Amino acid sequence: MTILDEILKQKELEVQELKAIYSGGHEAEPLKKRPSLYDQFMDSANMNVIAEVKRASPSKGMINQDVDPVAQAKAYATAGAGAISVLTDRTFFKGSMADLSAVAQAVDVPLLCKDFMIDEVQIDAAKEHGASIILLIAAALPETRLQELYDYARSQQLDVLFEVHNEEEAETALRVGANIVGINNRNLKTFEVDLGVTERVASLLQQTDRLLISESGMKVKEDIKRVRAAGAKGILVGETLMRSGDIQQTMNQFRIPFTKVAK
Ligand SMILES: O=P(O)(O)OC[C@@H](O)[C@@H](O)c1c[nH]c2ccccc12
Repeated sequence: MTILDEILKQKELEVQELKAIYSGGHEAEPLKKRPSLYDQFMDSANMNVIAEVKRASPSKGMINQDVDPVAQAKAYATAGAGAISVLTDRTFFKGSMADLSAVAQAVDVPLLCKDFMIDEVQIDAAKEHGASIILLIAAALPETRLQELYDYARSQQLDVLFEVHNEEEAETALRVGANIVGINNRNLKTFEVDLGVTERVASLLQQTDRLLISESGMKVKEDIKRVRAAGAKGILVGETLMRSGDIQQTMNQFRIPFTKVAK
């Protein structure tokens, strides 16, 4: 069984719990209106960063378990992050929906609930905890289900980051009609990281109105130049920012302009 299979099995249990909570009806707090990730990133003169609050991961183990998610998110926003991602999976990434809520109250930028979505009830929960974007992972579900969850999230006025890892999944993204596609350089089954994934997969997804985000494994400015050259308008960075002693400086390094094409 791959780690992705294990995670998805755990999600089935969580969905049962969520459904039990939500079946009784509940009061939701009024939500902040956040700018659209799509509009903001498409218009930008510089590489945009989705900065991730990530305590731990199955591939790296502990990264920063005791991080204060609010302080971290505020530091990201101050440093110029275009959006913030909060890992909410508890079992494998040591995050929580409470982390998401707390961050939602503290910052006004677009906010991604980073989890493994397999059911509408998780999308409801993400929205209720303040997210304006959800993640859908092509490798996690059959295409019919991806389409249903995509359409559901959009009907709830959420942006969807549709994550792909190879050419076949890129074709799925095209059929689903995803306008924001995340190309994950890390294989969720083997954890192998290769920026060449962005280069290969992006070439299938080039279209002026599609927002391409390169995800995972970026450490230095050269990495960002490489994915920029492949057509990424945004990057999703977790570990490097979680370990950075100077978030502002790391962010400045990554927010390279699009106008200078010279490498
Ligand atoms: O910490 P990194 O290598 O910068 O990666 C961030 C992000 O891309 C990664 O956390 C991620 C991408 N897709 C995911 C799906 C589920 C969990 C986590 C992820």
